[in-house]
Amino acid sequence: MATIQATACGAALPLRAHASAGGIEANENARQPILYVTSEMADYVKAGGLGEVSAALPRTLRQHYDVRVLIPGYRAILEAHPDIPVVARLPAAFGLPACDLGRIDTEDGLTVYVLLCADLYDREGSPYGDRDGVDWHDNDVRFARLGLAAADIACGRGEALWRPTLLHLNDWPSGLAAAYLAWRGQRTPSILTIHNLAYQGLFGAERLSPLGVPDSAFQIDGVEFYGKLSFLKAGIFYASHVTTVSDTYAQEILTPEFGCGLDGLLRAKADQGCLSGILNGIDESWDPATCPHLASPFDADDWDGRQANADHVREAFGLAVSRGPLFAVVSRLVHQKGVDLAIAAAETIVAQGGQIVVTGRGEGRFEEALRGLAQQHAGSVGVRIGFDETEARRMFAGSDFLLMPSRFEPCGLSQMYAQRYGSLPIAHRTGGLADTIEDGVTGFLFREPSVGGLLDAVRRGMETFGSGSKLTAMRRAAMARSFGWSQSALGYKDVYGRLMAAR
Ligand SMILES: Nc1ncnc2c1ncn2[C@@H]1O[C@H](COP(=O)(O)OP(=O)(O)O[C@H]2O[C@H](CO)[C@@H](O)[C@H](O)[C@H]2O)[C@@H](O)[C@H]1O
Repeated sequence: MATIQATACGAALPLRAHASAGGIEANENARQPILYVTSEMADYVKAGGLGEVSAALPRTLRQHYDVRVLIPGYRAILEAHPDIPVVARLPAAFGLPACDLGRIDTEDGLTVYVLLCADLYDREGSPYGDRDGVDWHDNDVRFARLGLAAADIACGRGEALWRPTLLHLNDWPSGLAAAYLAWRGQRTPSILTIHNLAYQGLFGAERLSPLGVPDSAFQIDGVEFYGKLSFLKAGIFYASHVTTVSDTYAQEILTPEFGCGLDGLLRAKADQGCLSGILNGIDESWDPATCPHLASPFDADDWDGRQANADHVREAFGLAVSRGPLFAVVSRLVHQKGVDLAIAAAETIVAQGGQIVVTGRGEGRFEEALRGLAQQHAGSVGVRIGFDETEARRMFAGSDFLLMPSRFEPCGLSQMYAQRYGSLPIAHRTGGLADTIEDGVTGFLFREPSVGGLLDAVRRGMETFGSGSKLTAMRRAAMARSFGWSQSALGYKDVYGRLMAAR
């Protein structure tokens, strides 16, 4: 196993000059440099909600800070930008290879640093696995390299004249960055946002040495989790502050039921005032009056325009013409999302005159069951395995209800998209779903994540559908919710400010 590197990075290296000369102490009014570290960004590649947040939040925060993004150089990025200029070379360390740091400036002026290492990232597949959904065998090296790159940039090894005064990390893939900062004695504060506690980045203890994890850190007060190395625990343990993406989820993860084995550590963080919930937003492109993806744009005074989207969706999914309610599922097809509950409820929904459209991809067993359902109920159930942004937006705009029976939901974005587009979410009262849906006003919430609970809320939805005026009032109320990012940005600004002031 490795031992702590005697040379703390910041102390060992001659620091390069940087734009704000060390940040707050130099100029209170300068926009502080912040590095936002992520494994997904919807501009290039996304597996789910993290990609959407990573595209939107850094852009919103740029009003207040010089936020720049760090992301691995996946194939999709290299294809979109074949000639990325290299701005720095990051040295090899432990068993992690050297790599280049490239820089892209997006059309709207956001700087994205791209970690260039073809052996690790230039592959066909998702950020986390191959096309069959099998995790890459070297994900520990791939994401330890990302974490170490972030720590390297924080100590002045990145682009000349730019050195962040704070790291904003996201989920397990960047969790180790906070640990590298601590082990190297770097004082840059870090914030870790948990988008999903269930994905933890667990690896065998034999991987400690190649990743540069010191022996002394492999213990309960450190990175050890039931005999394994946990990237997420490393992030939670060493980050200066932890946030998650809704108030309710921030409370839920303190309990054994939702804590995924980390509730004790999270309670300790909460007791120290180092855990908070900041609700996600959705970006301004989610406006049904201007959305270029829709079959027909519409607003709350134009139900014909909305109906054009419903007609389109029915046709695209091979459904019969119908005046009954249309239910949509737009989701990663995984256990978390309660896909099995939606499948089990389908028979009853169809028997009561409803139709269902489903899109997404995920676990093979759910994809198979859904295909079977579509065959069994041809004309009433339509399924598309895969993900297409235009189709998804039309489904939000054309459906009457969105089914979201998630067992747990840190925040959830689809229920916000649905409300903006006038589709009423039917959702389990948990996490961000409880915080963003007003029961009986903008959607329907149920308490028990069971088929019975879901069907009870579906019944309430069907009754509302049968009463035109209530349906219209609820659609209008849902569409009036803006869910913009500005409120969230204030939450992050508050945490950033406190961390930088305490530095
Ligand atoms: N197969 C697929 N491929 C690509 N995109 C797909 C997809 N299936 C669905 N999507 C899209 O990805 C987004 C899903 O976002 P969610 O927030 O609902 O869930 P996710 O569990 O991925 O995110 C986690 O992180 C987010 C962000 O913090 C939290 O809101 C959430 O609760 C937490 O579980 C939506 O925009 C949806 O349209």
